[in-house]
Amino acid sequence: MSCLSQVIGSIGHQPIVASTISAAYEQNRASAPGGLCRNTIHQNLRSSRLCSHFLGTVGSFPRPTGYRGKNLSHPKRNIIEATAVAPRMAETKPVLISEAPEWQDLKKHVAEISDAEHDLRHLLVDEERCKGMIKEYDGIILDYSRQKATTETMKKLFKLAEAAKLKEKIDKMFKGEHINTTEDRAVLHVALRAPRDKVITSDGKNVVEDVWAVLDKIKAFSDKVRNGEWKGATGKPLTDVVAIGIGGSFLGPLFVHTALRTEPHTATAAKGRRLRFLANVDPIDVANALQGLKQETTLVVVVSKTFTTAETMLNARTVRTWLTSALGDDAVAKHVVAVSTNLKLVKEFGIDPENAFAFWDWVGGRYSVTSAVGVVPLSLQYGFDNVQKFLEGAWSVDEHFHTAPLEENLPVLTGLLSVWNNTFLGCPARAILPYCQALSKLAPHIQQVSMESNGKGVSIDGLPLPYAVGEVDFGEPGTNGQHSFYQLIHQGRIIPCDFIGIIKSQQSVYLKDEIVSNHDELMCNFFAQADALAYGKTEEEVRSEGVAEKLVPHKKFTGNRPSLSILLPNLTPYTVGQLLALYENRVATQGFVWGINSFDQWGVELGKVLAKQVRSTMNAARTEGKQITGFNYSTTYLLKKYLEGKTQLLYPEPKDVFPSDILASAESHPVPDAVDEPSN
Ligand SMILES: O=P(O)(O)OC[C@H]1O[C@](O)(CO)[C@@H](O)[C@@H]1O
Repeated sequence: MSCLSQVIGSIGHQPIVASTISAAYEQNRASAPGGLCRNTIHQNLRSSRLCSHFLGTVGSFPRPTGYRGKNLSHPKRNIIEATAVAPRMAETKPVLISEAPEWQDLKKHVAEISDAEHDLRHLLVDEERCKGMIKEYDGIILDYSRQKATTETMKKLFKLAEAAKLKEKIDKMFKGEHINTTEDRAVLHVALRAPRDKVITSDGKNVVEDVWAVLDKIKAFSDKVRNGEWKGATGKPLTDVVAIGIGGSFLGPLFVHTALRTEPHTATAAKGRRLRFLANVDPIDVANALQGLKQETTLVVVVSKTFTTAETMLNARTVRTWLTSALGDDAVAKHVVAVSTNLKLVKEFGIDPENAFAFWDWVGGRYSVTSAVGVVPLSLQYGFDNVQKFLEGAWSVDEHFHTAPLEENLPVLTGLLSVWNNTFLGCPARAILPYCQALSKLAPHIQQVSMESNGKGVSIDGLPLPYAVGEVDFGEPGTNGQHSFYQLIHQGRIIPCDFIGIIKSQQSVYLKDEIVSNHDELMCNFFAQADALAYGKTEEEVRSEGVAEKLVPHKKFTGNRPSLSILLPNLTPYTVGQLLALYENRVATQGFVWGINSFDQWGVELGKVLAKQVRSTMNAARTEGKQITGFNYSTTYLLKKYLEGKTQLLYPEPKDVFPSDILASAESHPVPDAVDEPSN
């Protein structure tokens, strides 16, 4: 309760003190599951209408000037005291974008385009329409002609974007305003890839200077490691890197690493080096990540924005034990570096802050791959110059996002179409289907970028949303996906698809007697699938093939299933950066239009808090023989069964933690670099 004795905001010049909201707080506390921390309760409270009233309007319609949303708590910090709130705040009532006439107009429009005349079979006949729906920017081709949309639909979507003040919101993001209001933070991942001479200020400071200071440090460090100047404890060069991190501190770097490891130029740059990722707290993942590695040639990068994430810290302690058990405690200085915003905790962990690479609270975890989070491990593997090209590609799309008109703006177009599909046409999912094996980790990365950003139930003002936001993202590279879940996409649910194709493959195979090259064969499927979904196959067409009548309904394809196609000239560091920024900015567009906060992630907290409760109960049961209490029947039963099955568990020696038969197996069977798959 102590946090409630603080001033937490104001209306006019009147401070809002604890007692103003204590009743609501108590009510939330009473309904919260046992053991919830005050931050979680505070979060519930903040989501209430009462709080949205205090916070003012920042969603679809203007919010009062002078707003400073400092009366906020953060899951990984203490509650921050309020400073000033705009005098006019009490007068401004939050309004949802769904109240706007432009929204209502689009709702009506759904019925207007639901007839057979607006079937994709018909829409695709109109060449003028199709021509207008193919856009190009800096080598990227976007074709959205297979969307269930007419020129009229697009006009209405642009009007909705205006009503939602999309352009202004994008501009505020680039200007470093604190648009992440529930955490009182700027959202400036775009500054991470800005050219050195660009000025982007947040809170009166040019953050680009700070970004480049860290980039210069990463370049110097990665050059030294790569050229062997930086040596391990036994004097050997460090050829292998294990990057420990989870969520945004893992998925983006893994996506980029997977995209670059088969590109000839970057593959050459990585020759003789290995990059592994350790994300899951499952000890099996430790075994995967360390398999075949030797302590004396391994560099560990602990990547955590907060440096408090339970999984990452346990994995970091585990791998530190692996290192020191072979090399002694002093080896940490040469074998462990960190990437974090929390340099204090880095130091407490025993890593010299000199060997730490910083980033800032205005970089969201899932938007952090272009910070040191990605740049450190990727530069170690591929060299800084290649990673710089990746940053340049991302910046190219960022600038386009910031400056291009809505009608030409690829992230805006794709974002608006996702709003259309998801909210208005009622499609709950989106399939991300790259026809490129090197993009096999794109969908897992975008799952976090999109679903952690837009998986929300309230508006940015805390109003419950009466409309659907946030799609379920999933995907696999073509053609693998075709032999897995495409059945559902063709004849089951309507799932808007993103087809991503590459003109010039990273790898070329063309067998003499084949009519097309291997990459051509892959791309034939890329072209065919989009049309198969759009056109389908009528009953008449099925019958005309002589199909038995009873099979006709089974072999019919309804068609009229939306997709969009993205064609990239090649897959290089630059275009990987472009693709990343296209998706990041698309997700932001969706959130801006929906009027939600795409930059916080309160929903991940509850599970973490409950896991903490289980952890202490498990420890007390094991070490003091205490009863399992405080859980429901089901959890108590399962916990008991689990503990009963592990009564022999002891604190083992490092040699037992890292069983030599698993981890050293690669010494007798070395894994060649070329087939050294990423472990995650
Ligand atoms: O980088 P950190 O602080 O270890 O956090 C890892 C991940 O945990 C989350 O906070 C929640 O799962 C993500 O947003 C983040 O990417």
